[in-house]
Amino acid sequence: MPQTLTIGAVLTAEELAERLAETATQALIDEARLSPKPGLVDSRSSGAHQDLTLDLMVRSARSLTSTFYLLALHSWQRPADIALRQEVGRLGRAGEAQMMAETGGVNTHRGAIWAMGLLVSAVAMQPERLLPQSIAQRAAKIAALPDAFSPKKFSKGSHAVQRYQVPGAREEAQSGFPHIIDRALPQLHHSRARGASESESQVDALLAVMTTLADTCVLSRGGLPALDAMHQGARAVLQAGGVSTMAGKQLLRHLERRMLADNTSPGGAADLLAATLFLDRVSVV
Ligand SMILES: CC(C)(COP(=O)(O)OP(=O)(O)OC[C@H]1O[C@@H](n2cnc3c(N)ncnc32)[C@H](O)[C@@H]1O)[C@@H](O)C(=O)NCCC(=O)NCCS
Ligand SMILES: Nc1ncnc2c1ncn2[C@@H]1O[C@H](COP(=O)(O)OP(=O)(O)OP(=O)(O)O)[C@@H](O)[C@H]1O
Repeated sequence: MPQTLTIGAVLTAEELAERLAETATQALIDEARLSPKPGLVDSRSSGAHQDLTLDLMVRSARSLTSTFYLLALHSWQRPADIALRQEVGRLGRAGEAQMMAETGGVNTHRGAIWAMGLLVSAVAMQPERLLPQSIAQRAAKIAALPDAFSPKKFSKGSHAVQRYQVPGAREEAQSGFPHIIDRALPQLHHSRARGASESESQVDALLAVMTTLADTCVLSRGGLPALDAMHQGARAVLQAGGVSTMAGKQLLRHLERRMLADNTSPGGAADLLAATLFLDRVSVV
């Protein structure tokens, strides 16, 4: 079973921040190593990516520990207001710059900093209220507030959101991470309960996100046909009983071939899986 972090009332702000930063970093590393993931970097290969490797993903994740630490420390027992939104935005952008310095300018974890950063902050705001749904709701409140210092620069994600009129990373957070709360976490628990191994359960959770997410990484590279293929392929695996079954394994290979042929990778779904592992480990249910 995965390690669970139980946060008692006795932790100082620094102790909590340290534990949250370690848990968030480990969740990113576990996501990167988890195999087999279609199109994504995993322990087998770089998937559909030319500029990413597992080693780079792991180094990038480790470079973010100090960012998560500061996010937790500065969010400790604070309400969701504009001052906190601006602080979180400043720390998130500094973390992104640190990540880019570590990777030589390659985007390894931009989406992950956004989702995980908000959730780390949300835990520290009220460390005694740790149900996944209440953490996600607090994160949503911060995400919905305006950040006057946010640079209005072009990104592939925002371009896809406008072109295809879909919700992207920003909207997923603002609506309380429905793909984590309603899809990934229930699937993770369901697959474990059915006797799937821990890594099979995590792949099933990734697939649950992939059944409906408007992943702007997939849209940017492959458009609507590639996104449809991902949704249908992920559904087929889960309908067959998930990746612990022979039929599920075969359908996953089929989905992987299709995504590699389309040159697509579900980077948004991967970010949400890492955030799911984080919530699973910090929550006291
Ligand atoms: C909101 C973010 C993700 C920017 O989004 P944008 O629409 O500009 O797209 P961008 O291409 O930069 O990033 C999108 C990333 O999100 C992930 N993603 C893609 N689709 C989705 C989706 N539907 N749901 C969730 N995540 C997704 C992918 O990994 C992708 O790489 C974020 O980078 C941002 O605004 N950061 C500013 C710093 C900040 O405020 N930080 C606070 C929290 S620490
Ligand atoms: N295991 C993983 N493999 C690949 N991407 C991942 C993984 N985990 C998370 N991601 C997310 O996917 C995003 C990278 O996607 P992508 O490579 O499509 O972005 P890009 O560099 O902006 O675009 P492109 O590579 O199409 O030029 C990152 O923001 C990261 O958060």
